[in-house]
Amino acid sequence: MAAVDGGEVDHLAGERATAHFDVDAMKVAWAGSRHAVEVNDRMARLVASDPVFRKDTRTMLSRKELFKDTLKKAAHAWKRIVELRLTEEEANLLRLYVDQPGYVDLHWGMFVPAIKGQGTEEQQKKWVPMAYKFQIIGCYAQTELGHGSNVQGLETTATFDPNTDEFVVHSPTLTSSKWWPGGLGKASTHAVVYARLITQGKDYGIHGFIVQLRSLDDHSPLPGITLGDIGGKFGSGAYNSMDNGVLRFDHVRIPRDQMLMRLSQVTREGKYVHSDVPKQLLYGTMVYVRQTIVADASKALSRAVCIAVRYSAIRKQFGSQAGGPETQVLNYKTQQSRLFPLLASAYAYRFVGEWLKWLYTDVMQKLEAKDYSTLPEAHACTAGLKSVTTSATADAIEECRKLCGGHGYLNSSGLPELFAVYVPACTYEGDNVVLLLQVARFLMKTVSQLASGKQPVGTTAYMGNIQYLMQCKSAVNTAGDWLNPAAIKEVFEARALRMAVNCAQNISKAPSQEEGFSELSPDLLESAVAHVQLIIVTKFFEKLQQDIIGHGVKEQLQNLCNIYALFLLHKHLGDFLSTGCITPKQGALANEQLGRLYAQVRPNAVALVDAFDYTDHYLSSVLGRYDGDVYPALYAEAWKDPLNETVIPDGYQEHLRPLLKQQLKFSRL
Ligand SMILES: CCCCCCC/C=C/C(=O)SCCNC(=O)CCNC(=O)[C@H](O)C(C)(C)COP(=O)(O)OP(=O)(O)OC[C@H]1O[C@@H](n2cnc3c(N)ncnc32)[C@H](O)[C@@H]1OP(=O)(O)O
Ligand SMILES: Cc1cc2nc3c(=O)[nH]c(=O)nc-3n(C[C@H](O)[C@H](O)[C@H](O)COP(=O)(O)OP(=O)(O)OC[C@H]3O[C@@H](n4cnc5c(N)ncnc54)[C@H](O)[C@@H]3O)c2cc1C
Repeated sequence: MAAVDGGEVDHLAGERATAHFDVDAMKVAWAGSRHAVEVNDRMARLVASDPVFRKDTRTMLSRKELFKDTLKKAAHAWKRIVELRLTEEEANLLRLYVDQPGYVDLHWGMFVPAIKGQGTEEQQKKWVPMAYKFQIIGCYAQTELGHGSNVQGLETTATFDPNTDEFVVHSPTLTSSKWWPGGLGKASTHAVVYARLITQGKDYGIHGFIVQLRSLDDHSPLPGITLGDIGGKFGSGAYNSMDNGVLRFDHVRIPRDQMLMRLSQVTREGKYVHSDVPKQLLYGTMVYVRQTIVADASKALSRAVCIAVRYSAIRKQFGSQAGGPETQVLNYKTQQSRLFPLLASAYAYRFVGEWLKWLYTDVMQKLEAKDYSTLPEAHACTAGLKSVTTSATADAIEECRKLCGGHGYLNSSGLPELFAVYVPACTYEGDNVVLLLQVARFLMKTVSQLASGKQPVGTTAYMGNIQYLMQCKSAVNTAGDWLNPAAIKEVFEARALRMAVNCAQNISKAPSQEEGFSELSPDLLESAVAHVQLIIVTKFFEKLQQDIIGHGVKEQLQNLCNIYALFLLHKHLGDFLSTGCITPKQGALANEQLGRLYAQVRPNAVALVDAFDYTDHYLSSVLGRYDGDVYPALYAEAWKDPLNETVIPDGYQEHLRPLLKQQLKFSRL
């Protein structure tokens, strides 16, 4: 059964009947397993059927009402999780389908992982059970008013006092105020605070500390602590449900054992001891979250695409000269060429997200065994994929709004709120440009090591084929040749390598490596994007090598994979031409093949978004309704607006009536 919350008539039945594949099997391919489909479906329906989780009036609430509503939903979700004895997997999904940013995201998503990743076993035993039972609520307080990207530039200090065996946490300047942490403003009782560790008169740089902020009795701030919310944010509803906060410390004392001591320690005497591990493990929580953000990108993108595809199949404009039916806007080639690459991207990000999760788990296992060799690649992959997928998803949500015409601009389409909630993903957890420069740094290092004969591994293994990739020319002769995965992979590898080598050569001409890197940074960004796009394309092809079951499913995924790759080729044609990987004729053939692929997707489009298996509650869009009954829903929704509570608007007597009744005459009239 497809994901429909109610409704009798299926206006999209005709669209569903034209699909050439088994939608239930595609749901399995999308979700990862039959079990995943089942548990997703069960949790989504549990949320959809619970009146406390309604969100249809969310954009009309004031900030205070919205925040209180978020507290209510979080508490109710926790109650249901406990009552129903949900597993961790089920609980995470339930929270996801509640779909309202709130302090719990940071509590589970960053506070707990920071303690698990950077706390000793003893510290984990003490703090994690309290956090798991919600006896404490935590946030991740790293960013300050003056510094976010430059973590080494943070100013908050934690100075060890050997007389009392305590750290003194202090905000020495206005710019050292913690600024942005989600959940800090109003909800959290504790925070993992990042501060400069000072002991025996020496500054040892940034370390994490657990600091209690509010009383567990009455929630008031503890002595020496000033904190509050940083104010309203972009869009109505949206991320305003989150209490992003400001925090200042005035010589706040915490016991020594509240420094997270897995990576380094301060002894009772105040001696600093650094364990034999890379100091970058301090950034481990960010690597973990960036990996989850890639999976979330496919969720947000698929949601927007689902709305735009369904509505485009319902919406009709033009095409009828003699009273016949008008054309569904989905049949316009321009609509297809804007929409189907986004559909393909949603699938591409889903599969690369799956792979990234595997990579992260693998790296974690290696770290446990004290093998740190894959850490740089894990950093580059999480940073690069976070950056490319979130930037593309933010742009795609806005494109979906435009694809829905005027109605896409209504809050009831669900798209404005989705956009407003989503766009900060380009900034939080690392600004996307800053992260791409990290990828570029990794690529430049890899290129420089090629000269010394070091064989690159993992996602940079292709660079080892430098002799061939620097001079190869694509053999594509016909549009159909672009359906060969080897032909696509070759040009993506050649493009990425040539761009990286060009950058490295130009950097080497600069007076210093640092100056060269800075001067070339716009080119380095493009080089990093080319490398990351290659990863996404490659992982999609690798997915197709796996056992994919169900009638027609593999064929559909092959089409989407080819669309994703050829769309990128078309969009970045300049790169492929300027690096000499393809000729203008081959570029034109790729575009011709794209058009053919769009035609193959067209009859399957609605079924391909049905495979995301989203409930109407989760989509919260009158345009994306499963039953396609858009117009009555739009009409009914309008009457729910508070402006329509009265026929005569408030303010009529004071401002409209006098205007309409004025007796004054302008001399010119
Ligand atoms: C589920 C939750 C819901 C989501 C809600 C979202 C809530 C949002 C939360 C937040 O935003 S929390 C705050 C996030 N803040 C950031 O992401 C800050 C971004 N900045 C950084 O990550 C770093 O400061 C930097 C940009 C990487 C620079 O750091 P630094 O100056 O220390 O390093 P470099 O000199 O550039 O590099 C040194 C060396 O270290 C390597 N490296 C850097 N980062 C990592 C890492 N995370 N893991 C492993 N290695 C790392 C880097 O590649 C360099 O290596 P070498 O070249 O020297 O080999
Ligand atoms: C909704 C939201 C939630 C957040 N939640 C949290 C949280 O829970 N905890 C927390 O600690 N933080 C949080 N943050 C903060 C977030 O992590 C930072 O805002 C983010 O890392 C970007 O840093 P910044 O604000 O200092 O940007 P800046 O670095 O000041 O960026 C400004 C501009 O400068 C450019 N720039 C900066 N450095 C360079 C460079 N080296 N080269 C080229 N260009 C550069 C950037 O590309 C950008 O265009 C949150 C932020 C938001 C928006």
